[in-house]
Amino acid sequence: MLSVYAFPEAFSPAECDAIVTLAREEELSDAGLVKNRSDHNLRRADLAWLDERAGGDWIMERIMRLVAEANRTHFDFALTEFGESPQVARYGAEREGHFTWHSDIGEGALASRRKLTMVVQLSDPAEYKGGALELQPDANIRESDRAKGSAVLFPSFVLHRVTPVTSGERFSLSTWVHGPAFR
Ligand SMILES: O=C(O)CCC(=O)C(=O)O
Ligand SMILES: [Fe+2]
Repeated sequence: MLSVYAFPEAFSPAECDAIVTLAREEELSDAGLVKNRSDHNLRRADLAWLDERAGGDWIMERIMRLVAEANRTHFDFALTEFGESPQVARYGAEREGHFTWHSDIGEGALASRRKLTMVVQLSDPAEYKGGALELQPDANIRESDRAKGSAVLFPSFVLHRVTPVTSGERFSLSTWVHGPAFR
């Protein structure tokens, strides 16, 4: 099925805090869209890659379980591997952190093989304004659940964006699952 799938409680609030703490152990890097060339009009966020942080194995195990369940019950895609590290992003109000409309499938060895995207909300909705994760799987734009610990999964070609954060900060965890190209 090509529609969107959600887990209202993929991670507990305490687990979300632990993920953010792990990501913040070292300084986050500025988001680059294409290799290291960043266009801040398209995306303003700070990033950490969990595979560079020790002690995050439990996060990957949870991600794998969630993806397996969603794929078994809903998507039924040909998935072969997790080819990229899960990514923690921070969108801060100090520079109106955001990510404009995009699809996660791009050119390049990994981006062209993205099949499924999962995004977990790591921040309490009371901690920020703006920062809505919007998906456009069809004619209608849907805002994803903001609840801390909720996850949304969608085919990686689905257009989505994060609207500018106007106060506070929002953290998210994105994972991509790879496989043979859609056909
Ligand atoms: O932070 C989000 O909610 C979405 C992130 C995203 O779309 C991406 O990293 O490709
Ligand atoms: Fe994306």
